[in-house]
Amino acid sequence: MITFEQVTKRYGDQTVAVDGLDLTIASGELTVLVGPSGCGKTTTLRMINRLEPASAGRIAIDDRAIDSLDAMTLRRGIGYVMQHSGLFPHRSVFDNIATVPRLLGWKKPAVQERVHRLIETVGLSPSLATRYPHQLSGGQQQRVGVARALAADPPILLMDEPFAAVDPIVRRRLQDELLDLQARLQKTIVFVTHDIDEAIRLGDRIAIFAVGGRLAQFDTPRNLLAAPADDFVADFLGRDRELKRLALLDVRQAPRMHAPPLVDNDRAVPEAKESTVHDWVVVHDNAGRLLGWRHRGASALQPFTDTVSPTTALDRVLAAALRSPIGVVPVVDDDGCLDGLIGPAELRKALA
Ligand SMILES: Nc1ncnc2c1ncn2[C@@H]1O[C@H](COP(=O)(O)OP(=O)(O)OP(=O)(O)O)[C@@H](O)[C@H]1O
Repeated sequence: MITFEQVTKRYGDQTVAVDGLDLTIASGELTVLVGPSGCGKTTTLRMINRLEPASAGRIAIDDRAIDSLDAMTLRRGIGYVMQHSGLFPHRSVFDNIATVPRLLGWKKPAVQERVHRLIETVGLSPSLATRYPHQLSGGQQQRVGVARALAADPPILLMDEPFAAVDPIVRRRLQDELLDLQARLQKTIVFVTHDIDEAIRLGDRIAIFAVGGRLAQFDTPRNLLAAPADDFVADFLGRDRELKRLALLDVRQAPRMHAPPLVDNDRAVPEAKESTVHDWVVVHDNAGRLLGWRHRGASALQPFTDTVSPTTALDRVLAAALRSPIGVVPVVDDDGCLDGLIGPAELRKALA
């Protein structure tokens, strides 16, 4: 656990980069620091490994003040990944990753084994080990940067805009890989970005900073999106805040349409018994399996182009509802049975 208590950072020219910060970063979680340019994210990160000394307040790791440790001991337990990978240009990929284990005096076979395992862990091809940084793509360089930071298996990983310099597709892949890695390694990760979408995708918790180094809100992505503390946070989360919230929820968290017009295809239903509220009915067989839909009173059955499952994210359900000719989407469970209908009204209730 990393704790900040009333931490302030004033640079020499009296710029207040961080202002009275109280923050507790839980172990094993991925905490994202996000906010507009110049709001003190990088400074906050660099105070953790004492690359920047705090001007006032206390920073502790597992309740030990970081000032009480010598800088080398402190940094040994903290991996650091920077925006432009920060690789040593004249060292091979292998030697870059081996830097810290060698500093720690590991034996040659142990270093070899560790480096090869890390190359695999971060999804690089073993054949890249002998290349130099300038012979790698931006995404590959970032992977080497992550491998190097993980080399001595530190419990804490600091990442400063690590994916900012790569294109959106590579960025998305690196984000997925980081989530995958984190699920396996359970490090305490502090991740700086100015991209709110990246923060929402990656963060167990997100700290939103405002200009002047003030912490505006600290919470889980879901809670932030559901209840932004003020206009600044709401603005920063974006005008499509509801869509972002839908993306974090799935079909299990939405109600089903009340009294849907369903018809069992195997039982003759008199026209009058069919719904009069809707001009369509959804048809299933007597085992509850979805067959399609038809206009009320008509006989021609139409297939649904989209169905969703209990684990489909609600933003995808909204897209499917917008595409559906009847404005609602059938939920089909793992056994292929119809489990109700969802439309915009149900999505609104899921957000309420
Ligand atoms: N070495 C320094 N000397 C003086 N002022 C600095 C120094 N480093 C940063 N600052 C100032 O401190 C404030 C916070 O900077 P910091 O880099 O922490 O912000 P940031 O949120 O990480 O910004 P960005 O997203 O643009 O990287 C800014 O006003 C910046 O100009």
